Amino acid sequence: MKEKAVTLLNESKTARWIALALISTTMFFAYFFVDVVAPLQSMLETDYKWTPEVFGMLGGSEFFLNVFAFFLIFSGVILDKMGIRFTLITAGLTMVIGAGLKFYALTPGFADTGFAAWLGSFITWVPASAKLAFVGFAIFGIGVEMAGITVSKTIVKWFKGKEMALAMGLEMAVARLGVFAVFRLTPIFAENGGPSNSVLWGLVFLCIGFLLFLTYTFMDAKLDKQMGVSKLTTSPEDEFKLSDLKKIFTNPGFLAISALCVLFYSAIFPFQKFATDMLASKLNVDIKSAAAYVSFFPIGAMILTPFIGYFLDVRGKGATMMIYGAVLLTVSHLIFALVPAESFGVVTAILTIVILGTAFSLVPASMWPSLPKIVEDRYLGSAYGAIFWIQNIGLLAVPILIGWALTASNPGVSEQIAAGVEGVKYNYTVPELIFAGFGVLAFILGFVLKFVDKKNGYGLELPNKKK
Ligand SMILES: C[C@H](N)C(=O)N[C@@H](CCCCN)C(=O)O
Repeated sequence: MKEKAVTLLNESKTARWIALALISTTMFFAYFFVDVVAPLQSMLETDYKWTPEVFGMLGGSEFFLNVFAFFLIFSGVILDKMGIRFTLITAGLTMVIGAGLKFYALTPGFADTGFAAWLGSFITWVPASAKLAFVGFAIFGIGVEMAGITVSKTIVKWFKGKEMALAMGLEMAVARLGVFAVFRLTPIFAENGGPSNSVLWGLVFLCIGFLLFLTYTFMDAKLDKQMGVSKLTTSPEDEFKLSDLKKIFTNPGFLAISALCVLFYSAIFPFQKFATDMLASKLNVDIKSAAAYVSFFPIGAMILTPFIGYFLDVRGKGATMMIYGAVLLTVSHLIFALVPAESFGVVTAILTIVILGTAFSLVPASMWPSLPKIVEDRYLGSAYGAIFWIQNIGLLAVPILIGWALTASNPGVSEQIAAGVEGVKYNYTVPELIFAGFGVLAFILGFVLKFVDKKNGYGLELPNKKK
């Protein structure tokens, strides 16, 4: 008897783009929540007595448990051991719980409790609301990074051999749109109810995101059923083993791409936190205008990333793209560092942001689809977890390094600003040179990656799409 051939769900274009839309929309909400209070620094200072230092610590708390308690390594192992559905639901719930705690920290209901009084009784320069918000944001951080690695593995599952880089590029583009949206919407929400209202909206969005993840799991279950994936059909050699972690950390391709990743992202995300103040001081404009220029950055990356992804699918050249990205990263930071303020106008600022935005498209678009070519599928989740963990160390440490470099290279400036002296500004030359230094190292690492690719035949320069 002739066996009926089953058309897998991921062979259907409609099904795989629907799967992508479901998980990407959740990442939109997740990235929205990451920066939900970013534009509200002054409101938090007035309403909740959060100093700029306290505000800065909030950013670091997102990575704290992932880095120091190795949660990102655990998340990768959980993903490989328990599968995509379990990990997506866990990540979604963790984000909602963490966000809920952060919202509660900003409500009068918490401020009136004995718990708040106790939290406020030690390290008194950090208000109780901030302490609880740190805990909430650290829990959210576990969820959002877990979601990030699971979404990457999910895209590989549906798109490998097809439009993989385009799909990853589109997912990142949707996430970047979340960053843009937060800068537009959060101030409006805060005008009608303060920062807690913005966080509440972020929480509501995350609940919707959780439901989208849940909806996706039905598609995932159907695909697994068609593929015949079950505990019975997975042979022991296909299963993830803890010893695979050693394979990941001794894989030369993984080490090269992780080093490139931490260097590249250390010159991107921490820069984003300082960019508004840097441009305001260099262009001698107010914070609002400077923020408007900076908002071109995620939007530029959002528009370009899918196109670069498409190019990588049909033409390849992933490792070369990462080298070009590192060059543009270095050039843009050198312009910020070395062009004197007198010759640095709005046009130069926007052009430089566009160059940086292009780098921010080239490297992520080629880096994330490269990992499945370097490591085996059965420990791909752990590899994504490990690379995120290494990257998170940089994202935690570099803002502290930059803050220290800024203070050290501008003696007396913070004291004058605190004393309310008008017209005093920081000079960002040293921090910008540090960012440019990361770019140079990333450029060198790009060549190392190209060399190990040639030696080990990973195929990083080959197209993703099978003809
Ligand atoms: C911050 C986070 N760990 C990260 O690296 N995000 C990347 C995207 C990673 C791939 C997501 N599926 C980014 O460029 O935003």
